Amino acid sequence: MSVYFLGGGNMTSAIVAGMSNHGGYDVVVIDRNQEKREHLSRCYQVRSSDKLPELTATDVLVLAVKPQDMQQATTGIKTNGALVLSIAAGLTVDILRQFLNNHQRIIRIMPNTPCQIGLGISGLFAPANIEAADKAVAENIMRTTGDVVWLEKESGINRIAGISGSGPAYVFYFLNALQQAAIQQGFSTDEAHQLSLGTFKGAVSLAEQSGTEFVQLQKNVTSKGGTTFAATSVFDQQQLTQVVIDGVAASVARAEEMQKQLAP
Ligand SMILES: NC(=O)C1=CN([C@@H]2O[C@H](COP(=O)(O)OP(=O)(O)OC[C@H]3O[C@@H](n4cnc5c(N)ncnc54)[C@H](OP(=O)(O)O)[C@@H]3O)[C@@H](O)[C@H]2O)C=CC1
Ligand SMILES: O=C(O)[C@@H]1CCC=N1
Repeated sequence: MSVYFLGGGNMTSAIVAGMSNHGGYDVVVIDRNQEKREHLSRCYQVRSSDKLPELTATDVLVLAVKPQDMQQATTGIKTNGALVLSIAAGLTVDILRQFLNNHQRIIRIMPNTPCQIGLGISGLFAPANIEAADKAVAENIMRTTGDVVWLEKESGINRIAGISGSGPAYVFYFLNALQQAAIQQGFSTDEAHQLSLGTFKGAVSLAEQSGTEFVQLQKNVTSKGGTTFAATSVFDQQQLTQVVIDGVAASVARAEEMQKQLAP
């Protein structure tokens, strides 16, 4: 089976990395940028081209350009019955059908960048007309990159984008904040990097391996009247939980806004 990626940027790179570890797929990346094509071919032994070839009904086409570039990038594409998977935020199946000359065989996917190391989590949505065999193709491709979650409603794609799609950026944001705090406490940049990353790795693995609720794990660190309580009291005063909730809501609202803006 040939899987064509239209757009060879960050997210394609992450998915192709996962796929290349599993084999069995003939992957071709289409990008207008020669450097990106060469990079992907070199790193993951995939074929690349600046032009999408003629598709057939047994091919898979993954739409992976920025939402704002999608209409232009899909202009003139003849899908010839191929299965189309779109990873773009804010572009509904209806919008994509309009871009693709009323093509019906479309599944939406919301992946995240940890797909690069097989630890991605992707939300998938298939409209009612999609057959089980096509859902299996999409799921099998994404399972090469990590876990998958099927979404019953298309609006779930916007909601999962705000959690796991954008989520790695939130984690990197907090890692960077902890690193900055460590530097302020007199550690070198390297030490601060090691301390913040090591703390995250240990805490995430502990949460995973113990299966204990996050709130209980936090309590286990927090001695009465001690240092952790002093820190988390500041987080509470600044309403950090509410800040995260508001950030996720802004992300979901942005996906909904993009849907309105990008509809032709
Ligand atoms: N990054 C992420 O974490 C996630 C991204 N997504 C979705 O994935 C999609 C891609 O995002 P991302 O990989 O970050 O974006 P990038 O900008 O990194 O990659 C898109 C690539 O497509 C190229 N491109 C644009 N138009 C064309 C065209 N007409 N023909 C050929 N190549 C073209 C771009 O070239 P150029 O650089 O010249 O513009 C760029 O190399 C988006 O729709 C986004 O919503 C979904 C989940 C997570
Ligand atoms: O920022 C974005 O719009 C994309 C979608 C989810 C993650 N990155």
